Amino acid sequence: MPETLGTAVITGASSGIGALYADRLARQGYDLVLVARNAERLERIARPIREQTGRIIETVTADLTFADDVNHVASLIADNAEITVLINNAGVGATAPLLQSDANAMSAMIALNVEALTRLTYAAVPGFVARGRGTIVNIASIVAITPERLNGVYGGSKAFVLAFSQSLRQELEGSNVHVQVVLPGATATDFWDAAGLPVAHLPEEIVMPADALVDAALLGLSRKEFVTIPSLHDVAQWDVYEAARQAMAGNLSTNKPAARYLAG
Ligand SMILES: NC(=O)C1=CN([C@@H]2O[C@H](COP(=O)(O)OP(=O)(O)OC[C@H]3O[C@@H](n4cnc5c(N)ncnc54)[C@H](OP(=O)(O)O)[C@@H]3O)[C@@H](O)[C@H]2O)C=CC1
Ligand SMILES: N[C@@H](C=O)C(=O)O
Repeated sequence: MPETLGTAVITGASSGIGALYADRLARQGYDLVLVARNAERLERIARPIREQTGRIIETVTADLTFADDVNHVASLIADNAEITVLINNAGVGATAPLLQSDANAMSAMIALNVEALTRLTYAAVPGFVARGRGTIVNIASIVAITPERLNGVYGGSKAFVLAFSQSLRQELEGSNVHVQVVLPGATATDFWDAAGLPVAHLPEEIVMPADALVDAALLGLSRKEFVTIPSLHDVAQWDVYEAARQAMAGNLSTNKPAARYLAG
């Protein structure tokens, strides 16, 4: 068995993108802590990876919409100096228009996609900085920059993930703690059933297989990318978008209104 690269914590590892991160990171040489609600599905993912790689793979059953469960996972992370990677992947979406969606379900989505991700990042980062080593991967979505595409609360939650990651990356510069934010496009997972639109209803040409998504995201990580959008073929489009944002940044706060808002 190769020497461990440390332990990677992966939330939402019982299916889809998180389960594939588990497989790939174990093969790279990480021990794993896999987190999700469904203990049986978690163990079904963990067992073959354990057998095939010989890595230490723990499973933690937690509903990350519940504060007690989030606190439990946060403590596990904060107390374990072996942890070198946190993949904040657990998330749910919705395809119904936001005003036609159940407000409680929207709050639960925010609790998972935003609050849990934030709390677990707060649990991991101080140790990473103190030890001068660590990686945070936040799974956002292309809806972070196209919130009109699906449910607006989902888009807003992923816009948070992108903005939070942008700020975190800036604050951690020089600390040897790397931040990556991944913006998947439509990906073939159970996400779509849970979100209310089976993936088979999407045009085939816009849906990426989950293994291709995860392998591309990991290649981006190995290149120390900050933003990784596996399905965007012309990366110059992101570069132009980001350059426009940066160019505007210095002009957004001034001591008088713009001429168009001056009366007369
Ligand atoms: N599939 C897609 O098209 C896209 C997905 N994404 C993002 O990718 C991430 C992974 O989704 P994906 O793999 O596609 O979907 P899946 O539905 O396959 O996976 C979601 C994972 O999150 C876990 N999860 C859901 N609710 C909770 C909860 N309350 N507490 C703890 N874990 C929970 C699920 O496990 P369990 O049910 O056992 O708790 C499961 O392991 C999400 O953040 C999603 O927003 C982004 C863009 C596109
Ligand atoms: N990125 C997907 C969901 O989050 C999509 O918009 O297809």
